[in-house]
Amino acid sequence: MSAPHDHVSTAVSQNLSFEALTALLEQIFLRHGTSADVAKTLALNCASAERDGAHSHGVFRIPGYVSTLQSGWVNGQAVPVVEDVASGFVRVDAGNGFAQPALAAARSLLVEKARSAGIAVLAIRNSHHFAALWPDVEPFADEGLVALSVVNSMTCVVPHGADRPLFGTNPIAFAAPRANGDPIVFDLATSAIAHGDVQIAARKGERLPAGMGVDSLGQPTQDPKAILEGGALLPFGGHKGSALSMMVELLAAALTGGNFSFEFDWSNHPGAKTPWTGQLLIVIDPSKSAGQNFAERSQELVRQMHGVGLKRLPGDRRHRQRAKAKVEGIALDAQTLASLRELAGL
Ligand SMILES: NC(=O)C1=CN([C@@H]2O[C@H](COP(=O)(O)OP(=O)(O)OC[C@H]3O[C@@H](n4cnc5c(N)ncnc54)[C@H](OP(=O)(O)O)[C@@H]3O)[C@@H](O)[C@H]2O)C=CC1
Ligand SMILES: O=C(O)C1=NCCCC1
Repeated sequence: MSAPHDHVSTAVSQNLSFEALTALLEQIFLRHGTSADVAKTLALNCASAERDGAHSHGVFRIPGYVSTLQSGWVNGQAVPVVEDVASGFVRVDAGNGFAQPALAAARSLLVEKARSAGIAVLAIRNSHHFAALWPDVEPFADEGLVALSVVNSMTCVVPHGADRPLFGTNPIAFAAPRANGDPIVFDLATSAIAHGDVQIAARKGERLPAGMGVDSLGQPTQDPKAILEGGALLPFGGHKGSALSMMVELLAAALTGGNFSFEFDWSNHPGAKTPWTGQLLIVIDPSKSAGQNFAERSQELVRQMHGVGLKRLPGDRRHRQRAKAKVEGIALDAQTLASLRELAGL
């Protein structure tokens, strides 16, 4: 059976409402052994990514989730254990489950602490993150809070100045409230390109822009297959992205008690796809700061950015896609939809 989005041509597509796609994905997760709570959380996350046009972490990931669950690499029934360790610090042992249910379990305590102390940290360990990171931070900004999150992944990025991969693609996501507008959100891999986008390019037979990765001999290549088959990715921005990636390893793994990207061994679980690492979230209540209204200040910054000619803010593309999906539904080609239905047992 082919994977969702594992197609080159865009055959006839069908539009699904967000609710219908979420329900279909929930059924897939349930059928492959997750608890009802986990299925709901992951389905919402994955459908949100597809709706917002974040294709590298939308339904494209479903076969990876399924093979991971089937291999026994991740516990789809895990019940996260939340530990209230200090006035501004919450720890969660995800129990070898997915990171998003662990975040959901700790969320209300985290917000309560951020509102009372002004800042709170959530350290998730023993967890698997296979998704886009912006869904983890954006809801905090919707509640007037500032949020920053990092997660590490699997070894596939050569640190700047090194000759072999060590870091993961290690994304950083940030969200801040804004008066009279969508929150300011960015979410970026610290590699020159996300691993998911390399896989998608390889399937489509497309070449990558220069500077994304190297082949198995360490030579620059624009061939995504050469990167995937023994090659590696490069950090974005040379030593700067490399330093940020190192920071993500420290915050998401060393600080949480999770695995570094290079530390886990999934060789006993053929089919396992999800990195078994850690995630850190920092939430700040801006009402505790210097007295000026933070959301108004954000809006002023955006106004000035537009004033100097900026047309696109990070997040604008997603919000445009979201608005379009609300009217038209989420377009899935026939082959993708058929494979999702098959995975759901329909
Ligand atoms: N779970 C994991 O371990 C990992 C997950 N990922 C995920 O992969 C996804 C893709 O990452 P990546 O490829 O780096 O993301 P992109 O390079 O596509 O985008 C990075 C950010 O920059 C914004 N942006 C892009 N182009 C412009 C532009 N021209 N002007 C202004 N803003 C712009 C995007 O906004 P917009 O979204 O609106 O385009 C986004 O916020 C992320 O969601 C990330 O979390 C990556 C690595 C590992
Ligand atoms: O696209 C990426 O890079 C990753 N996404 C999900 C987790 C592994 C890395």
